[in-house]
Amino acid sequence: MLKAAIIGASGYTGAELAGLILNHPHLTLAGLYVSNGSQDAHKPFSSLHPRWRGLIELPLLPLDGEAISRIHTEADLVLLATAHEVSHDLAPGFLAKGLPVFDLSGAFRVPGEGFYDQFYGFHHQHGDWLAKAAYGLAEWNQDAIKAAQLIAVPGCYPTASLSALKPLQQAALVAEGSRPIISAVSGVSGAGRKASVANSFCEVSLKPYGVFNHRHQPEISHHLGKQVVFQPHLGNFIRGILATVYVQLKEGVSDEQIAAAYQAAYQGQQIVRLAGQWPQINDVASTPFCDLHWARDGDQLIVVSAIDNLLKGAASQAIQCVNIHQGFSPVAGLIKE
Ligand SMILES: NC(=O)C1=CN([C@@H]2O[C@H](COP(=O)(O)OP(=O)(O)OC[C@H]3O[C@@H](n4cnc5c(N)ncnc54)[C@H](OP(=O)(O)O)[C@@H]3O)[C@@H](O)[C@H]2O)C=CC1
Ligand SMILES: CC(=O)N[C@@H](CCC(=O)OP(=O)(O)O)C(=O)O
Repeated sequence: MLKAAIIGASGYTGAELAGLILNHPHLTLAGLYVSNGSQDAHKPFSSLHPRWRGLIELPLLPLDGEAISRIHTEADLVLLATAHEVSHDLAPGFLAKGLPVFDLSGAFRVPGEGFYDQFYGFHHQHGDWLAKAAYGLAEWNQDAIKAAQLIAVPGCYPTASLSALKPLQQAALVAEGSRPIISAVSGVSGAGRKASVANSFCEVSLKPYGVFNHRHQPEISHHLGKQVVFQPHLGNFIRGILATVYVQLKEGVSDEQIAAAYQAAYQGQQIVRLAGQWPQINDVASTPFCDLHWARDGDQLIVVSAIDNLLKGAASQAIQCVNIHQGFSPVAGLIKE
């Protein structure tokens, strides 16, 4: 069994990681951590997340110097379920000790001068690790994930969007000069566990945000190799993302070519499912799956992609990455084999 330390374990994605590791055949928990000074330090994990009462009875430990030394000596790998700047600051220390790091934040996803200043509001100090990190889009980047010590697990919207678009881009079916348009709705857990008025029960409706300036637009464009238009919306449900993607096809592209592109990408993959009907959030919420379906009218294609933002959009994709990195079955601990 490999021992995994989770940092940010009281948060939504950290808690999902703990639950997945509990049921994983090759992983065990090396410790659950929150910030040094967290108001939740020393509380039992299950008092914050009673879903796991009687199942995960570990305390949330403050990440002080002693805890960091303990992780260095006792853990086999580190999962960072922390905010971007926290991951940016923490990852290099663990990497220097030789530990593999799987970061759920955006801190190491997109190389490029000035990118973090512009889209994340901080200056990136670890360009060497940024350049060496593998982008953890599990179905697409297996060799890099296997080889890298630092895996940057993609954002939730990029996972839904890239899963829909990459087969078309790889098969060169998208019209030159066009920009695919992604209109996506996320549940409120996408914003994390911290309370804010905008995310409170009485305030949440269905509304757009981040118009033309969301950081996932450049993340999607960079990893697709093509510019996209991306528009997120906040919906009044807890978990899940539904992304509707509008694509202008090259002239003369046939239905068979589209079907072949998706088959070539996902045949034999168990997590991304070619659904055969329009996906809905209820079909993927609390599961590791990404469901896809498409239809076309002339040169206009619509693809719909549905995931659970906390799982395929974060924690279960991180476990896919651990599995690939360690040479386990890519779906170990996620799907009964
Ligand atoms: N929610 C989602 O759907 C997705 C989230 N992500 C990314 O995953 C990361 C985690 O997100 P999410 O789980 O939603 O966030 P939450 O806000 O729910 O949880 C953040 C966690 O980090 C802990 N934390 C904060 N500061 C520190 C610190 N300095 N050292 C150690 N732990 C710290 C918090 O505990 P405390 O403050 O008490 O210390 C808490 O446990 C973020 O980078 C997010 O962008 C990615 C994809 C999807
Ligand atoms: C509903 C909501 O607020 N969603 C988050 C996306 C969460 C995510 O994917 O996290 P990363 O920042 O790690 O990419 C947002 O739009 O910022």
